[in-house]
Amino acid sequence: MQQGSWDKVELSIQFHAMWLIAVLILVLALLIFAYADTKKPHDFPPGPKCLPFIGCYLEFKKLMKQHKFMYRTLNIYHEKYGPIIGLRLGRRFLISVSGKDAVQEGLSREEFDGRQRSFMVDHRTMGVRRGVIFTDGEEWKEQRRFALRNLRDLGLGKRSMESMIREEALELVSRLTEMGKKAGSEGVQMEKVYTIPVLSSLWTILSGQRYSQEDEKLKKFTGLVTTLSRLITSAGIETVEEHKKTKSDGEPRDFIDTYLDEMKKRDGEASYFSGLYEKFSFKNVWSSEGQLIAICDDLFGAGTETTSYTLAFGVLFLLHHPDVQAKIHEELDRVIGRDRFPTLDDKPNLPYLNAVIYEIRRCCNIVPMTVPHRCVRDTEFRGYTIPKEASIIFNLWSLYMDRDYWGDPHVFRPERFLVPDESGGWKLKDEPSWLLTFGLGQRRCLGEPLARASLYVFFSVISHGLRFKNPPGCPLPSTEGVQGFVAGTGPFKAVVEPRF
Ligand code: HEM
Repeated sequence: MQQGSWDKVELSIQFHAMWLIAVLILVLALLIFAYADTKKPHDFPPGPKCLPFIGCYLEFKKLMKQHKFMYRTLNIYHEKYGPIIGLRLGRRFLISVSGKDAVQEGLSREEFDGRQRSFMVDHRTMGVRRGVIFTDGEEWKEQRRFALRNLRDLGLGKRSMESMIREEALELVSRLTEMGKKAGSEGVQMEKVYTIPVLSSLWTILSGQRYSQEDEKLKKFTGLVTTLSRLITSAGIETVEEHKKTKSDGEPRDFIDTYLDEMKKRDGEASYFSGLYEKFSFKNVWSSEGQLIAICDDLFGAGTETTSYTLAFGVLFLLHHPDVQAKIHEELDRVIGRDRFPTLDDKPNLPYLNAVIYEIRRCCNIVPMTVPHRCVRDTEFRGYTIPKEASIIFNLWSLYMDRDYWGDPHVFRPERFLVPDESGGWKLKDEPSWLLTFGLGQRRCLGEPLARASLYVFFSVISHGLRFKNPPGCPLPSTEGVQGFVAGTGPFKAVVEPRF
């Protein structure tokens, strides 16, 4: 072979060797990176092994498919690794906290009060973070304080609120009586019957207007809320517009007026633009109606399904436990009689009914875990390091189902909340801190007073007026929730009879 040809061969070998070395270096770098990617941060809570790049995503997905609910899936890990576990899902860290002490401590830590950003949630407010559930930092603190203070001033947690809820409960008794008559032994479809009345009472508090439960506008809005169309709803925009036309400055009639007054105080009329985007733009929190509508949206979203599904679960448990229903009726007849409906003043005299509400809250498990929190800075927690930006879920279900505390957590037994009193009757125990249905700390439920009043007023009025039975020949409906924004009941029917 000639010298030139040899040179070419040599060059080609050198070229291929260089490529080979580059590929080998790349593969080696990838292997080192992949190996390093299986490591967790120092003092990270225990949890399943990480695969490179995807963490434990595949295993988690498989377990979720098997156990259906996230809290159950996490519980599998808790049984294996203890009360604080750390998972890496893709590039993200997820911490789950279970057990009373750890949950209470975690919920009280200010470092865990953040929220993760979510494209879906931001989308409803045109890509900007607004509202109260999914915001954090100073803006969240200010908006939360404002909402709490003004809702309180407008009646949240006060007597006036009772009459609003009571009106809804009484209308529901009439509607259910009619529906029960029509349906006969076939039974009334129950899982959604509380949604409109609960939404209606919230609507009255926020907007000052009351619609009949048959009103088409209310039904349309209920549809939007229950399908979780978390967009700026046309109903919300319309209502804000109506308020702007009819309000007198400094004389708020409801939450929307109060908010509009505050906006004016902070930012003048500058935001009252004509185009939709500008009108609901989110440059400055107080300079547009966008934040107001996002808060209302949050209150409807967080307040409607939680309360109405707890009440629907109440009916479901009564179908399973006719003896409990009979005891409620006995107490109501003895304490209230049949000439009037119970009121908030009667609450201390109805220990059994209150114990049943506690037990419904414990067993229905509609909010088994808090909304994910976000760790705002690297934090030392119970011997572990929780990295900044990790999501943290507090497993409330672990408290409701603690065998050591409750003894028989899977049994529906309201008597666990009662103690004998001096006169041979029953007295309600103080609400145990194990029943953390409304969360704790700075992120605690903002609507708790309304939720508590709604549960009591609806449950006592409905139980006073009506009796529920399982339709003859039908299997009892499952008490297991159906996964959604909150874990509601599945579809079920009940025969509804007026008691007198
Ligand atoms: C039975 C009914 C209810 C239950 C079980 C419930 C439960 C909860 C829980 C556990 C949290 C805390 C979440 C966390 O730590 O991330 C929460 C937050 C919240 N709840 Fe409720 N809730 C109920 C009713 C309501 C009602 C009626 C309203 C509105 C009027 C409401 C509005 C909110 C809001 C706005 C938050 C977010 C607070 C924040 O992030 O600062 N809830 N709720």
